[in-house]
Amino acid sequence: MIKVLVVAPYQGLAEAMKLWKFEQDQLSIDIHIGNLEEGVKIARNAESQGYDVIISRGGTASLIEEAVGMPVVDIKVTGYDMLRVFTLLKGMRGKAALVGFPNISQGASTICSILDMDVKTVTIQNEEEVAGHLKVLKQEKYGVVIGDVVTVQNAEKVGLQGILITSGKEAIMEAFDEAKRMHKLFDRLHRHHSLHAQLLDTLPQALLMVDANGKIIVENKILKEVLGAKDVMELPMINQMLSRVLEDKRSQWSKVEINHTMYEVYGYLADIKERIVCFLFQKSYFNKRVEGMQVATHTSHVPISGSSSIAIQMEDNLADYAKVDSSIWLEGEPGTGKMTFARNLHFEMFGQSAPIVLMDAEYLSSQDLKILIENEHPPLLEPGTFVCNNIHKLNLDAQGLMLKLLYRLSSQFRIIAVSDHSVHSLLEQGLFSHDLYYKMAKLNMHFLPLRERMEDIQEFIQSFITEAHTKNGCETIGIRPKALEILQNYHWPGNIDQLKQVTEELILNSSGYYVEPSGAAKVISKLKQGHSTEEDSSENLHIEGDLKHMEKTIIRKVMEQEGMNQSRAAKRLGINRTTLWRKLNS
Ligand SMILES: Nc1ncnc2c1ncn2[C@@H]1O[C@H](COP(=O)(O)OP(=O)(O)OP(=O)(O)O)[C@@H](O)[C@H]1O
Repeated sequence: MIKVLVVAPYQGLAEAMKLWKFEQDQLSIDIHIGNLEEGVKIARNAESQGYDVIISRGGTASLIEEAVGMPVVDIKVTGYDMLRVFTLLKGMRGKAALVGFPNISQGASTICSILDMDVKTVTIQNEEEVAGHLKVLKQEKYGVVIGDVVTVQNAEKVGLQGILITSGKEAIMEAFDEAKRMHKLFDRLHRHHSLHAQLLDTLPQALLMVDANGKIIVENKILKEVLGAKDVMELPMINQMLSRVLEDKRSQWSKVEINHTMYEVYGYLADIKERIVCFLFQKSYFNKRVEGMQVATHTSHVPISGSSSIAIQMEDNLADYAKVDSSIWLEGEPGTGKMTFARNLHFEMFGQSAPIVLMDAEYLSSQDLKILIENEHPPLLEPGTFVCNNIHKLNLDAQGLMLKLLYRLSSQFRIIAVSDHSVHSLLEQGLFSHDLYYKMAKLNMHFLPLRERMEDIQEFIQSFITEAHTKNGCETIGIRPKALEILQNYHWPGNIDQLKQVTEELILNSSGYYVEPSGAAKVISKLKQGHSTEEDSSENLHIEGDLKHMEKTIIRKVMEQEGMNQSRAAKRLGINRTTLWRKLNS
């Protein structure tokens, strides 16, 4: 049985429906009287009372439809209803008019012309207009007005005779049939909907779908469990990702901590036309705090400075290697730009839409590797890049474990190994596993020291000056040729990294727009003596900017004074090497 609630805007309709309801075998019908808001009040409780369909008429039906989430059938004004009322009018004296919504007025004018009757038709768009029109009709000496319940009620108030267009048997029967059809359709849709909802609940990931305004369209059971009492739209990361996905029209990756658990979130445009974004949440594989490991959400592209043949070759390699997903081994002295290249390669392949996992083997224990290997979560929702810096520092036991980890990760990650030690000598001495090397070095790239590409120094300095402009708003705009010459004559054991630090120091110490030869000579002579200029003039240490910037300045000075040796720098700073590593990479 289909449970039907009839909300009749006027008594006569209720009576007529009572008359015909017994002919309906599939319907169980309850009838209540209520016009407009009063009718909405009655309808509001219908859903909780187990009704399947509501039947009402005209303005009341429209209001109910807006207020409830269930099917509403509008009893249409039929030609028969019109005919009846116009026939009634024939026996009456005085000028007649019809005031009604378009559904009534359009049909009425057709019937008037067929019957050759002179009835003025006034079309209204909302009920507030009725009173005004009736006053005008009264002034124009009209006597009778035909219309819906609102028209008739208002007619009485201005002293006009109102005739209601009532619904006859045909309209009522049609409404009952429509209720059956609608119920059938809704039932089918409802079954489909609950099937989809069940399906979403069986997904292993938490799922959220939102529109461009951040209105939630779907959230599955797991997401509700993950969030507990939290509102997902209050997570700032979701709103940021939503804008990024809609702007870039590209999938985005991010991570978020919810109730002390780290989740990775993958967001993509599920419906381009409707601008609906879907988010998948998965417990992060890299959730456990593993020493020397970072998962970065945002990598930015560092332009490869230099115009030497080496720099050009590097650019070409970057473009070529981004097209394949083979593992790659980057080797070269410290500070030659290996990690920068690794980050650029990741950016070239994925933009900002995928995670980059940065590991430093120097701080990685066998225990850490075991934690990762035994982690039961699947590694990632999306492909990404796995970079292991200082790979040569793994002992043989850890190398075996790393190989196991890579077997697990390599289907989803681009593997990059970074080393500042010649792996060939380690392989020859039996200190490095051949299996691990071949797993990580399908491609190979050697980074030349800065002293072998001195022609790039000028460009590097210029790019560091530009960077300092953006970061610290410094005034320096260039370097005098003589000063450059002095720098080009130094052998740069710490390579690009050292050049960058020296440039920053020169910028801080220079008072004019250009780095002068005197400043350059001073720095280089100190470097040759094995000191930094800051060492004996600590008052020169320009500690400016926010706390983070000050911290970085201090760390850099200490690193420089300790010949770029991280262990010694960490010891002097009173922090452990992992913390130093994190701070250097933040
Ligand atoms: N081509 C380049 N253009 C501009 N800056 C660069 C370039 N290559 C490296 N740098 C800068 O030089 C510094 C050192 O680079 P990077 O950390 O990539 O070297 P690395 O070889 O990985 O060093 P390490 O072996 O010590 O880890 C970074 O601050 C980086 O921004």
